[in-house]
Amino acid sequence: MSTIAAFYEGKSILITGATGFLGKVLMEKLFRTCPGLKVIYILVRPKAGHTLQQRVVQILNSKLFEKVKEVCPNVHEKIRAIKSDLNHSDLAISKEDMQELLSCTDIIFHCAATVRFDDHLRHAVQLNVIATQKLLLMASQMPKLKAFIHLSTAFSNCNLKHIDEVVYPCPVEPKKIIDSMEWLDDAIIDEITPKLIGDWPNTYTYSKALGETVVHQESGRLNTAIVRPSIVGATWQEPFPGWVDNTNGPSGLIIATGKGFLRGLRATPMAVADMIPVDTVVNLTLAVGWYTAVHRPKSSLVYHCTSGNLNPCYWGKIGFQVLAVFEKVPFEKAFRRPNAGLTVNTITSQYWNAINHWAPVILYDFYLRLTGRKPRMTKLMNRILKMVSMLEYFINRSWEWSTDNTEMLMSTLTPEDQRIFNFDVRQLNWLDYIENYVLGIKKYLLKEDMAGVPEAKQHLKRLRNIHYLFNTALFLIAWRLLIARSQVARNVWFFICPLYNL
Ligand SMILES: CCCCCCCCCCCCCCCCCCCCCCCCCC(=O)SCCNC(=O)CCNC(=O)[C@H](O)C(C)(C)COP(=O)(O)OP(=O)(O)OC[C@H]1O[C@@H](n2cnc3c(N)ncnc32)[C@H](O)[C@@H]1OP(=O)(O)O
Ligand SMILES: NC(=O)C1=CN([C@@H]2O[C@H](COP(=O)(O)OP(=O)(O)OC[C@H]3O[C@@H](n4cnc5c(N)ncnc54)[C@H](OP(=O)(O)O)[C@@H]3O)[C@@H](O)[C@H]2O)C=CC1
Repeated sequence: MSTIAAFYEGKSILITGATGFLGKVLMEKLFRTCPGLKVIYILVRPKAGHTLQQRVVQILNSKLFEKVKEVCPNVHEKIRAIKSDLNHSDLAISKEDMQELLSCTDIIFHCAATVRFDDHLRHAVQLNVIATQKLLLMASQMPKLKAFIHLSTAFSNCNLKHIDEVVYPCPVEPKKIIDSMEWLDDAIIDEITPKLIGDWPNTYTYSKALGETVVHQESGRLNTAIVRPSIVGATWQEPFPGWVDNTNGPSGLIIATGKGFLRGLRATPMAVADMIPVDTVVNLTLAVGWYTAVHRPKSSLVYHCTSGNLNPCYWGKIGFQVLAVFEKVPFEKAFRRPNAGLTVNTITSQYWNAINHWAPVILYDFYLRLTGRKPRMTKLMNRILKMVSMLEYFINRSWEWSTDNTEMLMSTLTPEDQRIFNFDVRQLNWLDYIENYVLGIKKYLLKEDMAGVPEAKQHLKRLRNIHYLFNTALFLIAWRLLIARSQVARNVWFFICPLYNL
């Protein structure tokens, strides 16, 4: 039997962020490979008119959990949803629930976070720092607790080029930032945010760095570990390839390209695309949970879950492969044919924005207005270009992450655990992975049926013909204007087209 699976037998596990992308895959893997676990407590808030129970049912009814229901038919009995809002000062957990959590929890996986790059600093600090601090306080009152595993990001130190598996000191103590958030009003926080975050590109990465410091400060009293994944993408293998359920990171850009909106990116083709499949992150996280609880390392360890130093891939290669998949399996109802390029040149990128991004949507919205419909494309393009501008920082740089702790952990696992909880990215074939990723976006995110592929291809053919027609018309108009104004142009025209004179 797997040592790691055996460790989780009979354990009560607390997961925050279980309704998120990573949290769902973490729960799925736990139930599928460790069906003997006692209970998974998840901290959930009611959202978008859905109660806690409805949210849990939604997760269990998703395709992701199909295999789990075969292996662990009583899975619904093993999930205990606890009402909580991490934005609240006391996490909004009822007294009874708190009592149960304090007395029963064996392991905590803290995944909840705001991952928005443009979040207000107050909110980012509230969720990524203060809530982490509150959870640590809770954890310190849990007599049975064996490990507290904190999900951070490999980009928490993206202001450095080479990043080791250590917690770097923050320029300002988290406590000072937390205190100041209490009495500063939003307008002042807005004003000082650029100064506070310094050379971090956004409030997300900055607040995650602060969050790590808070965890590190507690590491003397608690058995903690930090996992730092890079850009988390769709599943590689488990429970099936290509599963993804949100538009964060590459997924949003892949959709925008496949639907024909995004035609160019300011990106460095030879910059390392440090992506990591979500199931790889989950496997490492579970192995870290086991190792931290059983081996109790003297100091709190940080684990990099990155691909760049072991199996690098580059944005240019990814871009080519994404476009190649669209040739075979296009998305439905594309606005234009998917065709995009990468450039490092700002002027080229601005030209692309004007000609390839804004001009077509403005024209199309004009057409919608003329036909009495509501224009919507300019708004969508605004959103896409905002997303692109937020991601540009990450697609024009390369980082080096050391992975000594992660490799040490891999060598500690039994061959069976290395297979079941595989986080060896050297085995990843990037071209296959990207193909499955794009297909996964089509199937699980856009909910498009593969039976619609012939029609989607037909639609692209029509778009190509419209494109040719449009270009020909444009050329003829330009040429007509030119020969009306220029003698040289008229001479060329008479020379190549003598019949015109008859
Ligand atoms: C050589 C030549 C080759 C040529 C070929 C070239 C080919 C080219 C091929 C191209 C592909 C290959 C390159 C890939 C590069 C990827 C780079 C990734 C880097 C990632 C680095 C990450 C590092 C750190 C990792 C981490 O550590 S953390 C995780 C990362 N965190 C994030 O990625 C959050 C980012 N995002 C936000 O920060 C917010 O999103 C914000 C942006 C502010 C907007 O914000 P806002 O405008 O308010 O809009 P939303 O609220 O987001 O959206 C409102 C509503 O629109 C929905 N919608 C949003 N988009 C889309 C969309 N496209 N399509 C459909 N719907 C969408 C959304 O579902 C929501 O719907 P609803 O829920 O309301 O129903
Ligand atoms: N995705 C990525 O590319 C990467 C992610 N990470 C880290 O991994 C972790 C998980 O990220 P990911 O799954 O992608 O993020 P998601 O945005 O998909 O999930 C975030 C989770 O946090 C929960 N949450 C947010 N606010 C609150 C709140 N106030 N109270 C209770 N729960 C809340 C969300 O709940 P709800 O459903 O109610 O909104 C959701 O379950 C994060 O710590 C992130 O920093 C690190 C590197 C890359």
